[in-house]
Amino acid sequence: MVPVWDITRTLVSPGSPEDEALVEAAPTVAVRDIFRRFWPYARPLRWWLLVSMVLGSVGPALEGLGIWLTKLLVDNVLVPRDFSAFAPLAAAYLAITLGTGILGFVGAYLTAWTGESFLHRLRTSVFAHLQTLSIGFFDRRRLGDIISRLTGDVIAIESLILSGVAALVLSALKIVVFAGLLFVLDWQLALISMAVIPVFWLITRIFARRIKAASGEVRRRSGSIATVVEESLGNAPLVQAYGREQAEVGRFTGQSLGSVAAALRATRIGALFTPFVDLVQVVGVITIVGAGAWQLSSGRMTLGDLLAFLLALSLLYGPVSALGQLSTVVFAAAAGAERIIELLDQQAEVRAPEHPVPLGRAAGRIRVEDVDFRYPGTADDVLHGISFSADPGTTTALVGVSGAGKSTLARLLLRLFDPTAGRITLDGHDLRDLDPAELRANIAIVLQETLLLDASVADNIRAGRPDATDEEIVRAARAADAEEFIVRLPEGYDTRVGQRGRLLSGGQRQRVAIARAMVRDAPILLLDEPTASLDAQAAERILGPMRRLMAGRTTIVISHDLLTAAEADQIVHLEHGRIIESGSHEELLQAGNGYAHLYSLRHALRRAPAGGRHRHPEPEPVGPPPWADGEWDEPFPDGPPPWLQQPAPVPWGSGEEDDGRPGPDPHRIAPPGGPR
Ligand SMILES: Nc1ncnc2c1ncn2[C@@H]1O[C@H](COP(=O)(O)OP(=O)(O)OP(=O)(O)O)[C@@H](O)[C@H]1O
Repeated sequence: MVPVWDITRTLVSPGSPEDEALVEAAPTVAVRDIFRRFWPYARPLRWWLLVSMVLGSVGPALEGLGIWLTKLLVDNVLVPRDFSAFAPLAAAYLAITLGTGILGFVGAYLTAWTGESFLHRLRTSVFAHLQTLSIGFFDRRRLGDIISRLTGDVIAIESLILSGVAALVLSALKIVVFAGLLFVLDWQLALISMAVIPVFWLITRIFARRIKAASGEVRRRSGSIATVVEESLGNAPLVQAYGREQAEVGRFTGQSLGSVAAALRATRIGALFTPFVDLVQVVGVITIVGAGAWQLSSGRMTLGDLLAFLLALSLLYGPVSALGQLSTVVFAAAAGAERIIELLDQQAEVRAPEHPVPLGRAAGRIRVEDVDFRYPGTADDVLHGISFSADPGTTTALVGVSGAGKSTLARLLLRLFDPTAGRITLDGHDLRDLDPAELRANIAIVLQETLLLDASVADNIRAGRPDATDEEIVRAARAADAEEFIVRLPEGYDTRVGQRGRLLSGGQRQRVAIARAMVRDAPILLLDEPTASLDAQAAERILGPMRRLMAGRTTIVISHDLLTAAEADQIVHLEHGRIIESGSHEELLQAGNGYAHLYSLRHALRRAPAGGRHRHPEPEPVGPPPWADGEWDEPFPDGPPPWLQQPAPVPWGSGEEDDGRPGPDPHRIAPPGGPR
């Protein structure tokens, strides 16, 4: 015997979610809870929803009227060959067609409007929620999947909450009306026809879970595809440099095939559901016809009664079937909703206190007190008992080999994470008692990998302080030694820098970042290996601007380059997340421990003699090295570049700033948001 049950079970299997998709499945949520969760987004639109439902039901009514007019045309015009009734009937036809068209237009527009408004509210609220989450969340999650949820899964919720509700209400209304009619016609037969309802319910229940699981898999696969796209295209230079194009295509193909399989599985389950529902429906009708024929033969019912009953029954099963179909849509959409709920349920690990201590402009006294730290979701501490303090206006260098915990400490200072034990204070206040926004307003950062937006140079500098004037931006650019290259750009300050600033060189990006930090004018400065991605010459060039930026601020500088660290007031040497020594450059050299060893190693490398291993040794710097003398920061033998001169006030728009240079006015800065 053919194992029908086994085949059916295989066909409706939702698949195993633990295979090789790149993103995890979201936890299951009941449809009732999904409604409760998302209805508030639809509540302000409820009256419009009602109007579109009314319009939706008027359309079929008008169509019914059209059918009735056809009957009148046949009975009153065609059969009696009486032309006098034709004109009013034709006018009624036209009116109905016009009415259907207008209502159809209004209904379609209204449905789209309510749907899009709902989507807009939901999407922006999910995005706003993402903005509140801590960095730890973004460290753990794959960006492609988040994008897929924000763009794809929110649409699924719309079909659940708006279209789903509308279809549900309409079908339920029809069921109540037609079921009532059945009871009026013959209550006994009506009771028999109701017997199929539990079977409908049972089938829906059996399928619902599978449809939801299969649809969840479809959504998860969509997240995996987006993840591969984001990771692969985001790292295009790496992919091409290492010839990984085919491997990446292979990775994408794997996820795409996974998506195809998941979609086919979901379709299979959905498509099996309909024949099951039809089968139950036919069994119901046959039972009624049998029971009706029996009543007819025993004279308890007329033929007219039976026909009317069957007609009303066919009207009832229509919406019942529609409700069944709707459940497949609802459960498919529920899978998307679960993925959004999972995002919305994420709580920021770093939260503002209910009553933050007002900070204003901080003096910049930092104390790190016995701090331990472990990244969320990991097993080991990466910082152990870290303590040091930094007084206002001083420079502290954090040094140590890669992985020692320097950047982690910087992240704690920015309060992107909270210490697992111990505390960090600013001007005597625990960072956890401050409003993170107010704390960060007191800190300017320059990182190893400069973060630039795809906006104009001016807007990127202005990101440091949105209310900075054009003059302040130019001043900052000059002080950061950036003006020289900015004015040579095709549109000067209005030149867009491309995604992540890729149209600028590494050194240029760093100088824009320094200008941004200058414009922020914060009392605390956090420099995370700002010269690490630059070659020796570019690194030398930004030392001068950097010193100007550091002057008078509490600076925490993370540096592999011990020559930069040597200028600091104190050096904190980390190893495996512990401070192994700290003190001034001279103290640490005298102590003759790890730092002294590392320094002599670097120093020796730096002064590698000609004729050594390198055929073209790095030339000795002209004059004393920059780290040896605070006065000396001039790498240009041909006289000081413009950024060393006091910036002369530039009368905006006067044209004086043009200096006779060809091309567009490079000093002119378009307002934020686009060129003037
Ligand atoms: N987001 C993270 N989640 C989990 N562990 C992390 C995370 N970031 C860093 N770590 C771990 O914390 C430790 C310290 O890393 P950190 O980046 O602070 O070192 P670092 O001294 O700044 O290194 P480098 O000089 O190479 O930048 C490392 O062992 C690293 O693996």
